[in-house]
Amino acid sequence: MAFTRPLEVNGKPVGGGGEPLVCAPLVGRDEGAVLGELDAIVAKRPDLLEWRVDFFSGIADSGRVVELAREIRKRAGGIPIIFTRRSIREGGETIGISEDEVLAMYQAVARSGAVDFIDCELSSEPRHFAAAVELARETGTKLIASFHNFQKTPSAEEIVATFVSMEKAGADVAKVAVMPQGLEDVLTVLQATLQGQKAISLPIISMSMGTYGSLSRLFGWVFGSSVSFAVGQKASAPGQVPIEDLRKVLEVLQRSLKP
Ligand SMILES: O=C1C[C@@](O)(C(=O)O)C[C@@H](O)[C@@H]1O
Repeated sequence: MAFTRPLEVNGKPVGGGGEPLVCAPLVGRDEGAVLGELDAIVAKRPDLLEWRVDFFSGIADSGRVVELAREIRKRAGGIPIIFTRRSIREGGETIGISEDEVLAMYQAVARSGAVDFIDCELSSEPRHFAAAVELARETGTKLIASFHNFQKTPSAEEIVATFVSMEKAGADVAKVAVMPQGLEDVLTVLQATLQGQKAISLPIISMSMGTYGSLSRLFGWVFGSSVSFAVGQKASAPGQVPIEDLRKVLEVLQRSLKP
């Protein structure tokens, strides 16, 4: 029974079509830290890796970023890679480069062939978002449009409208991560994910963050979220659970949901 839409790389479903896909972030500050994390995480065989380049202290040097992206690719054992710069506006780290320089870095990395997905915030300046769409088409990478709110959870209608805007803007995958202020907000995200699947045809990734939100990371896929971000070595957002714990819960859920 498919609850989620597959993410594809080179026309093939990531993770062999299993669901949900488990994605582990890399958040090291330098090459040694990133590669150390990578080796530990690859051993746990997640379906996807996300390199959060805003944590990398060498971000101002595109050459260093491309070189490290290539090294990650080499050691990732074929696990597809998402390249993400999260802005401070949406909960990322402070970086010393301009938005034009971020775009140039994305272009260099995507053109190097070292990554499969690029993440771009829908709130980016329209010309930057449009350039990311074009870059994805040119390089054959897939564009994940993202939206984050670390303070609160918008209404289900607003979240669905965000998914629709992402599809209209040319994304290949639509992702929303928001903070609950109570358990109702976790339900709002699940509800918006179910509705979102009817409103758009892209794969959706959704999560509620923080302590209550961890519930959505465990069973949000049943409501249509294709990916769960889980801790390989270090979390990149509040509420992520260790891969080992996520897998235990998934095993039980998958068994109980067998027709
Ligand atoms: O967008 C997301 C989702 C996330 O914020 C989470 O809550 O798991 C973690 C980020 O690293 C990733 O880019």
